[in-house]
Amino acid sequence: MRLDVVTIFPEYLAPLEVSLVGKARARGQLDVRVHDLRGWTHDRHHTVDDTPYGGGPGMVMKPEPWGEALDEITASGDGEPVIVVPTPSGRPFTQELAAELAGRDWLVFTPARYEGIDRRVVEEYGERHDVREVSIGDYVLAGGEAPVLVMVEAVARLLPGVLGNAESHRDDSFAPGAMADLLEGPVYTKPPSWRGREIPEVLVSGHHGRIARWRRDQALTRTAAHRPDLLRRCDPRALDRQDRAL
Ligand SMILES: N#Cc1c(-c2ccc3ccn(Cc4ccc(CN5CCCCC5)cc4)c3c2)n[nH]c1N
Repeated sequence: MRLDVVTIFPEYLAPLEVSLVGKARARGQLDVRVHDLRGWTHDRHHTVDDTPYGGGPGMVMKPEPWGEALDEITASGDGEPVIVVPTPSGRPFTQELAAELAGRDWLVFTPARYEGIDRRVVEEYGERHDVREVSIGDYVLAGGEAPVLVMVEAVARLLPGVLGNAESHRDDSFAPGAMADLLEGPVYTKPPSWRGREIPEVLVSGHHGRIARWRRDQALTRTAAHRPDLLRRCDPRALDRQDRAL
């Protein structure tokens, strides 16, 4: 998979050089290219923003640098990229969308700053590419770079061979499958006793059926406490089927 990121803060994307994404790049599973938008400006000050038509707070990112950048980048690869535009007004970024994007060969991320990018850029590229305006959550950030880090990690970990244990994301929260739409339960490791706190006996019982049921019950309890909205989405018949399979 090829990932392009266009930003005025390329250094913000340094975390893509370490850990899971960094290792995937080193193994050649990911081709990540970070571009400085100012490379497509032509004035002395490398201007990327201007005042908003119609007035209002802040500044808006000018269309010209984005147009030159996206023209060059989208012409430079094979196949069709998905252009992912982080924005507070986007569709929610979900595990389902992460899985869809993980199935694509090329993603181009356009994290903006200020009040966002001149609308005509999304219109221009939406006519000939798959453009997705996406929000990572109901809170307001100062720009799109942090959302890109979130989305790239969520997508990269779903790529074959990137996560050490291929099974690791099978039981993710929000992933389709046995524990779909339930939050993960608690996890424990050595030592068996820590500051007088013991681990649950069932986890060292060696009884895999009991362990699986305990984990399922913990997931249900946690989901009911932290995300009752997810429980309401669950199909009770599917939960019963899972119960019987444990
Ligand atoms: N993904 C994601 C995000 C973002 C995000 C993503 C990308 C950019 C680019 C610029 N910003 C800053 C910003 C912040 C607020 C507003 C809305 N205006 C506020 C003043 C009155 C008018 C409307 C616009 C632009 C961004 C924020 N925030 N939260 C998420 N989940």
